[in-house]
Amino acid sequence: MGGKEKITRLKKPPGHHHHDRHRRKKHNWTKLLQNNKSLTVGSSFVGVGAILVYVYLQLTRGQLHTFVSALEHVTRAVYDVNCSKDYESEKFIECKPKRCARVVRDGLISEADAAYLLNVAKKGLAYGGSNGGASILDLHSGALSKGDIFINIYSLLKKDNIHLFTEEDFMVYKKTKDKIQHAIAEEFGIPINKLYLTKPTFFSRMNTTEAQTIHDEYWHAHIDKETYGSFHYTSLLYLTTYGQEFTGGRFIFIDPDKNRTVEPKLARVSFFTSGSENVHYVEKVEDGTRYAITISFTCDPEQAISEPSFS
Ligand SMILES: O=C(O)CCC(=O)C(=O)O
Ligand SMILES: [Fe+2]
Repeated sequence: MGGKEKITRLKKPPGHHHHDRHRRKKHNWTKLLQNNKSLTVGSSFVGVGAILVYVYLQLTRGQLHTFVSALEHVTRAVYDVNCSKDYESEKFIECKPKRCARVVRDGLISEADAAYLLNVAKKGLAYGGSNGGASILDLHSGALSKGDIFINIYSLLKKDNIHLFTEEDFMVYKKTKDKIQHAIAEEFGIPINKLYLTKPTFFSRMNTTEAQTIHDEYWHAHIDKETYGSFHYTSLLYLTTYGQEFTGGRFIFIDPDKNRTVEPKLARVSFFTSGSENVHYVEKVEDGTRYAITISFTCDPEQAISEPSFS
């Protein structure tokens, strides 16, 4: 059949190919429908199956499913996702995600260290604070939300000769960051010297105050790799607990079937690959104040930042 048709097609003048192909296709379909009943029944099943999947996705889309609750303790909870194509054109072979996932780990960081870092966050943020509901403090760059802008906390402290952060503050911060970096390297099979800390890496404070600038609007769905550019792996260390210090403020992954939440909890670490396989947002805080640290890692040595240090 194929051979015969090929000859026919070759005889046609140019310009008629498209029409001819269309006609052939129609003919084949007719033939299929007429001569192959079982195939027709089979494709109907596939069709009905596809419709059912579609209807299911429509019905469940946006529904919240608790991936990890604040009431439980998880040594290591893993949810694997198919990697997006976001890493395809990149080099960094030893570091870029071969496997994509979301991982939650309690117990990696001690509650004592998390509570210690909460105090570091509070004492730094006391020198600034946004007019809206979200404030950040970046110990690497010194960026601190103040009013509707950002100031540099190190310049401010130096000007007034204030010794706010201690050597221990930086030590606990570095120790914590190192533990998370090792956990990510281990989880994704990356040589530790190929994974770099990148910016922004910052403390965050969120409350119910109405947003004043775009920087206060933390609840928009986003992809970290797009929003921040350099990220390959995002980690979050929570410094307060959902249902205790605040309500609302859950972390939400958006998936085609439904959304999956991570409930923040003191000392809980959540980390994930930063591409479009992990679209997410933070639900608006409904009550109280939520504190966290976003610690980000890159595979690109040119995007690496150095540790903040006591000076
Ligand atoms: O604080 C969180 O839970 C997540 C914040 C976030 O999505 C981000 O910093 O990109
Ligand atoms: Fe994010």
